[in-house]
Order: sequence, then C-alpha cells, then structure tokens
Amino acid sequence: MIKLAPSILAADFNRLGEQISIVEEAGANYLHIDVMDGNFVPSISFGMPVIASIRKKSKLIFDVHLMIEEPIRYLEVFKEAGADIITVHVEACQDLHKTLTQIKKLGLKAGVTLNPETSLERLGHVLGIVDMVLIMSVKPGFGGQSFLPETLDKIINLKKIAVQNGFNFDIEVDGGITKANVIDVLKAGANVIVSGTSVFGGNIKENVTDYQNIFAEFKQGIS
Ligand SMILES: O=C(CO)[C@@H](O)[C@H](O)COP(=O)(O)O
Repeated sequence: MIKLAPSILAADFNRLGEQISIVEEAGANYLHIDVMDGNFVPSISFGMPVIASIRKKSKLIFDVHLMIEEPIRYLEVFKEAGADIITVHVEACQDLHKTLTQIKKLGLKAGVTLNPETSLERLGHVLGIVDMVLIMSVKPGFGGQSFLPETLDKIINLKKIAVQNGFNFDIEVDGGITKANVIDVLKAGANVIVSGTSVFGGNIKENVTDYQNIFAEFKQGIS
C-alpha cells in the first residue's frame, strides 16, 4: 500500500490540532513529525510535549523523524509521548545497530535514514532489521526546499537491494515532494511519501485527496 505522511513542519502551529484533524479525515495514513535539535541540523522544531499533546487528538500513525544527535538517549520518552515509528539518522548514531534494536525492543517500528550525500553502503549492516528506510530528498533541517533529482537513483538502488535480498522494509522519501514529481518517486520504488508544503499549503483536504488519487492511478497502472 502507498502511504501519505503529511509533515507537520509545514502546518500552521496556531491551528495545529485542527489541521491534523483535516489531514486525518481526508485520508492521510501517517503523520510525519520532524524533531530537530539545533545540533545535528541547524534548526530547532519541537519535542515531546507537542507530540504528547497531539497524540490525545489523533489516531494516525505517528512517524517520528529524529534529526538529533545520539537519539538512543531519548527513545523511551518519544515512545511515551506517542511515537509509533521512530526513524534515526545513520550519521547521528555511534551504535546504529544498538539504537535500532532498542527501538524494536520498545515495541515500535524502527526506521533508518541518511543525508542526501551519505551512501547507501552505510546501511548495509542494518537493512535486515529495519521496518523502514527513509531517503532524504533534501538536506535535512528545513521544509520548503526543492527536491534533489539525484535522489531518484538512490531510491532505485535501495529498491533493488531490497528485492535481491528479500527485505520488505518500507521505502519512505522526504523533502520537496509535489503532486508534479511524486510519480517519479513512486516509479523509483518508494511506498511512503512525506509531504509538508504541498499538503499544508493551500486547501489541505483537497491536497490529501489529490495525493490519494495519484496513488490510486499509479497502482492501477502497475497492477
Ligand atoms: O524533514 C524534513 C526537512 O528536514 C521534511 O519533512 C520537510 O518537512 C518536508 O517538507 P516539504 O519539503 O514537503 O515542504
């Protein structure tokens, strides 16, 4: 199944609860939640209290992308706040295998991600244990950037590795995705689409519906 994960980084924080209800009712599958520490990435977003607060309001799967150094220190508190999936950066973990194992021991889905300039080879030793691989299609830290086209080859290569080895992790892609370029991302092999600006900018309900229609047409084309 192809899933849409609206990124709340692009939401209007003054109306956050209301906008989450709109994406949920319109048929979004996940809620993508970007946590930034001002250290691993230059910006600071929000943390556990915000997640705990929106958890009370939403039944969506909370897909928490930790752009923080040594996330192993915070896994339990993000679980308590309401995370369902926790994704960590290969560049931010001293012991990536241990960090991912710890996420799974907590009963959560474990995701791993890498910056656009980082090679897939860095993930070789963990691809057999993860539930999701997140391919960053912009430099992490800010919403509203343009999609990096060289990312498409990375998705294609990752999909090949998955098929050749019988891995069944999800392939999520995040950054600069629009209704115009999402088909290329799907064709490359992604099945979880993160979008901030192109969901929360303009008519949110219509944007979610448009994405779900594009996904349905794409699936019809390949079935
Ligand atoms: O993690 C990030 C940025 O670091 C992304 O989740 C962005 O928030 C995606 O936003 P758009 O590029 O769709 O505006």
